[in-house]
Amino acid sequence: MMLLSLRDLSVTRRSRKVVQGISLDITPGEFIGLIGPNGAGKTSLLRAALGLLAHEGHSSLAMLPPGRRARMAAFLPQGRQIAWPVTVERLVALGRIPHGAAPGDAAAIDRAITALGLDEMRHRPATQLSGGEQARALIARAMAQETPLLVADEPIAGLDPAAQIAAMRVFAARAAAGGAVIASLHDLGLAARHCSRLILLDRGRIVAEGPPAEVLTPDHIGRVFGISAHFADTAQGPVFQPLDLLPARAP
Ligand SMILES: Nc1ncnc2c1ncn2[C@@H]1O[C@H](COP(=O)(O)OP(=O)(O)OP(=O)(O)O)[C@@H](O)[C@H]1O
Repeated sequence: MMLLSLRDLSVTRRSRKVVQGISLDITPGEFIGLIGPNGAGKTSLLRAALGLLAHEGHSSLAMLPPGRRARMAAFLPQGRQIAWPVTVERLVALGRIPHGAAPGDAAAIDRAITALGLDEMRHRPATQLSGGEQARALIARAMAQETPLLVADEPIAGLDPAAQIAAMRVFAARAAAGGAVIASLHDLGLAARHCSRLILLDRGRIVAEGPPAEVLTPDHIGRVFGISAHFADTAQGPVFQPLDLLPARAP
């Protein structure tokens, strides 16, 4: 079964192709980290796949009517401002709207609130939480949708280390339970440890994809990010640490 299938997907912005002919299949059980430098096209790719951005080529999700699409995929966008002074619990419950008033609603909301460590603040206005706490509440809202696919744009930016690891574990657990997650990430260390597959994007194209150890090679990291890094498979799992800028190469 395929949860998302992209064929030759392209996005043009200001007459420049910022996503260039991407083909990609996501199957149940995968936690995919979408990595690449600023401006590589990660957000554009995710939004086009969801049908939120004009594109050429084929996306299985973008083709679905809105109701079915909402039950198939939850989206956590990059801009994470909470505008309404609703409680955390109410905010998370809003994620259940595509399901109508389904019997499992309360349980799904509780599961998401607990998974993101929000039990103690569930009755506080979401607008009065810290930035990182608000980000966690929005992850909980996306998780509460319990869709087969979760599409998340930089979901762990601004979270403290414990909350980052907890969120990555929540995503990995969703994949292990038969769902799939695709998340754009800038923390390559966490991506290396928790994702089952990495997709390295550069100037709108896939430069490498596969298990983290195959993608985070010195050659790829040097060419795409212009940095050196240390990668090791340790008894505690894979460790990736960026080290330094590479000396500027002659044009
Ligand atoms: N609203 C827009 N109008 C025109 N061009 C845009 C717009 N948004 C993004 N772009 C351009 O599209 C390219 C890809 O941007 P995109 O936001 O997809 O990159 P990204 O990989 O998500 O970057 P980041 O890591 O900084 O979030 C960039 O060159 C950017 O300048």
